[in-house]
Amino acid sequence: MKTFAEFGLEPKVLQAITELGFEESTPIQDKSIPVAMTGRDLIGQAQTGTGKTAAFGIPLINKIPTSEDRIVALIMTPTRELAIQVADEIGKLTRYKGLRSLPIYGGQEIGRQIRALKKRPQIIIGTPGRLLDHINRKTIRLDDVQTVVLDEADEMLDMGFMEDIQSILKLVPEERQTMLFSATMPLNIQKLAQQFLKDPEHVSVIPKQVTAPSIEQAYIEVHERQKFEALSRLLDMESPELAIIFGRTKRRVDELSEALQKRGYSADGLHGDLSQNQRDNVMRKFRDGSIDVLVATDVAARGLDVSGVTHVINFDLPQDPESYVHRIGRTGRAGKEGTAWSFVTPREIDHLHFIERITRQRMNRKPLPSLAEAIEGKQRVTAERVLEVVQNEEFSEYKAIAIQLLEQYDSVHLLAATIKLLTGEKKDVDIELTPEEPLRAKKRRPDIRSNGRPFNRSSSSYGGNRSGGSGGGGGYRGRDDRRSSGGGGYRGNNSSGGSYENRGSGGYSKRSSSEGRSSENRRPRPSDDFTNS
Ligand SMILES: Nc1ncnc2c1ncn2[C@@H]1O[C@H](COP(=O)(O)OP(=O)(O)OP(=O)(O)O)[C@@H](O)[C@H]1O
Ligand SMILES: [Mg+2]
Repeated sequence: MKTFAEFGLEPKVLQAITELGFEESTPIQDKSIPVAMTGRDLIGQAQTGTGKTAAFGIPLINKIPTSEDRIVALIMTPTRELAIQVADEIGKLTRYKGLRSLPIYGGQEIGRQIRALKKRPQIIIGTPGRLLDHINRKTIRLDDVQTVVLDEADEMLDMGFMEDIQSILKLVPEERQTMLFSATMPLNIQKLAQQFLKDPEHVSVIPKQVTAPSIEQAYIEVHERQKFEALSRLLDMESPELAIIFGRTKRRVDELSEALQKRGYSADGLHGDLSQNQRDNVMRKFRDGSIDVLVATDVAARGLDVSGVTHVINFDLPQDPESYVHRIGRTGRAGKEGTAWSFVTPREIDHLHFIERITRQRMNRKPLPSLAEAIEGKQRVTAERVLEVVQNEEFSEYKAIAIQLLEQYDSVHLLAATIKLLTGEKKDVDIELTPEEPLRAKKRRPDIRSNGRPFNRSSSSYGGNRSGGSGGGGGYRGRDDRRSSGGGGYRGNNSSGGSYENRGSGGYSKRSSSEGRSSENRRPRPSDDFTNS
């Protein structure tokens, strides 16, 4: 691990990094930044939450001269939320250098984006559909782009963006630097990389398991109809600081977030059918803590970085192991602890084992939390709240009544009654969710993992297997950098139908974007009912 000063970055970039509180580089940054600074193409792979954004963001920002007034860097992300988040981080990194960066994504009023483009940003962070829309309108020109980054490239392909990405990349000058980053590297990336990257350096930090070791993983076997009860008990027992609950479909997310609200939890839902305003609102509330449970489809599975997410709950198991890795990677980020729970119906046990095999990580089987555990959990939280007031707040105005009450009643009685009152009974409302079909177990496609190794190699210029991360430091615990064939390159066959928002089936894509519908001359995507980007 290095300090950032050792990379020979511009002082203003360094200053911004310091301000962000980054003390040491993470292993993927350690390896990527020097390579990227030489201008070489790069394929970067590292676990979720290990700082890939800065790994490409820092060298990208470093090389752009402040005097530049053309679009010289383009970052593509699969979802709108991710575009906003990456733009935010890039914005922070360029604070002192004073570069201009702009997120460009579907759902936002295009006129507003056009006005912002007139301020001549040097860095554009966008989702492919809307980018193409601007390109067609000639409001964005890519003739001067020198650096392209594909973040979560595999996801963009799964979402049906292959053609869009190809069209975009063909418009970027050949003499450019292209960087591709992801936590997992399935094979379809290979095709894209071969087509668009020149002699890329593979930079990977892949431990034996693809999931971060800071995430504790558990599952509970439940029947479909018990799931909601299990969830509310689990939430009560664990009392997460912030939790993300993944549901399989948009309907599921709607029903579940509504049900949680009815039961008194501070929850809201996020999926691709909501308006961009609604999506932004929900994310803002979740980021600032005014809701503490985010219920989402896989639209929130990728790349999202919200600090304080202590729990990820798979209310429905994800379709494939890759999605599992990304979902649970929303917790346990930047070396913090996190817990991931998955609900598994009896018929899905095989599917769970399949996920375990591919991720090379066992999940601990846990019993359904009992009512007693749930109540105890809630009481504990209330007691903590009371103690917090005792220790940190002024309450002398309440003392007179306390003394009065204590003259008549026993203190234990009084306190117990107060805690009962504060804990609040769960509102007794009937909850009924539309059941989801169980996922069927899948066979692993043998060609994928056995051959899917090229992206897992450490780059030869680093001596092949140089360890950059074992032990971890600076808040990044227990990462590991062994070369492994188990890092990625998997993709489950998709056997289930239904209106999944999240996964394309096998090779074809079910996901697409509704952005850019306004542009007449675009071909419709395979399915237009997804609005992820
Ligand atoms: N060197 C560093 N030191 C401390 N924190 C860091 C460092 N680099 C990045 N971070 C923080 O770590 C968090 C995760 O970073 P980031 O979102 O880039 O992860 P990622 O590897 O892209 O994850 P994912 O695979 O989920 O997209 C962010 O909050 C980021 O600010
Ligand atoms: Mg990321």
